[in-house]
Amino acid sequence: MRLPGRLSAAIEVLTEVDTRHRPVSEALKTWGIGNRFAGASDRAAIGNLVYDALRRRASHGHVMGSDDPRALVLAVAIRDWGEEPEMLNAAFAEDRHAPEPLTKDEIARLERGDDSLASAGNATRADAPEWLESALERAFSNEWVTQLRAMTGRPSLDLRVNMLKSGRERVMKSLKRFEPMETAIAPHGLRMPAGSRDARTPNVTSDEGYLKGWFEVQDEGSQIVSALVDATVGGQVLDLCAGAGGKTLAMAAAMGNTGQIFAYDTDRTRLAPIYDRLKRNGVRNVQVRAPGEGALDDLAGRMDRVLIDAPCTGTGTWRRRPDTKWKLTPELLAQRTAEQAALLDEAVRLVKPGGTLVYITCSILPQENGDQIAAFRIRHPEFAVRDAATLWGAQLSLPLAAVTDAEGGLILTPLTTGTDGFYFCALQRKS
Ligand SMILES: C[S@@+](CC[C@H](N)C(=O)[O-])C[C@H]1O[C@@H](n2cnc3c(N)ncnc32)[C@H](O)[C@@H]1O
Repeated sequence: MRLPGRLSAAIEVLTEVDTRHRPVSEALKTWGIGNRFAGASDRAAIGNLVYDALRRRASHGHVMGSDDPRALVLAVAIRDWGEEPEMLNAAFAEDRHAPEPLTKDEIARLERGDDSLASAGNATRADAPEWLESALERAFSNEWVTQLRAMTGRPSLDLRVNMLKSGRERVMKSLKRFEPMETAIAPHGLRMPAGSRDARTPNVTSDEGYLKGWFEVQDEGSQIVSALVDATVGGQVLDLCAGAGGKTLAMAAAMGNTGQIFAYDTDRTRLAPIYDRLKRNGVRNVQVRAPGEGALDDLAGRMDRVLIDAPCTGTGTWRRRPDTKWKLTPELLAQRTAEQAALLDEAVRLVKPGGTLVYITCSILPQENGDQIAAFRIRHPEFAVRDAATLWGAQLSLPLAAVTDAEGGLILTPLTTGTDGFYFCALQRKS
């Protein structure tokens, strides 16, 4: 397929997403099944167009005077991919799969481009939902538009080298064809920066090294917060929201397979992949606790660390899942914050005196982060916030790169740490 056909396909997929409210990944998959002639590069290019359109839906929509699928995809082609309107129209004329030619109005709007954004509101320029403006301003003060704009780019592909089975040098060598580089902050990470236009994301999970457990795919931000849990050699750790075990695996490696990690989650389906992952990674210090009444009772008052990697709105991962940015509602946010408060209270009985409760989200919203910590500390004055800069200094060689909030938590973002958005706060139980 040439670019015109790919643009038509992206318009088709976006229409499906908009009208049938389907998740993007599903709509792309369905399109691929229905159009078997399209190769892997076509599917990757179409996916890039669709995701790029959603990342900058508000600003592209403002420039075009419409955020319908055609307007968005044309805006991506010209404003993000650097195509010229006249050249595009010439290519359209020669391709029977092309969209309708660009109209005079569309060309004029695209030529005005960024100039027309000067009259747009902050939320539009930030490509963020308007109803979250005050929350985002509270999180990042007058830097919030810049912070959010940095969340409209494509994310890199990051790996964590599994030190139980391999080393950075070895993995770098095995993945040389993808030109990985060392991550700037996480000590065992590798990064493959995002490409532009129709670049394909490297398929690392079919690599021999992956199958042998030498590395896992994990955003550098997730690696950083896992390291900050400070899961020390020989300790007793409960990963209360383990899911598929991304952070469990990182902590198991940091502990060098010593001590004991208990991995728990209320959702069996989310927990299911952890068994294979533990095996592939050569992890021997993790006990998976299947959900059920009283499943954690014997751990009460015994844990050195309890990690709550809380269910959240995922606003920190908007680069990867830009459709969720526009689907988030106040009701969903309220539901998540209620779950988070309940989890924090539930964790208390499990932490031993002197032990640490670690609260992590992949959200940048204060309602899910500092507000939760402030309210928790009122309910549980026996907990004190551990100094994040000290934890950072002990685990990571670079000076503190993340933003701190009023509660003493850390906020990681694409702009400040070059990672997904994360929140981290460690609270020590005094008695
Ligand atoms: C952010 S995800 C965890 C991701 C995982 N820790 C990782 O690093 O791959 C949050 C998880 O919390 C789980 N969860 C939600 N409510 C819970 C509860 N009350 N107790 C335990 N787990 C819960 C969800 O099923 C989900 O798997």
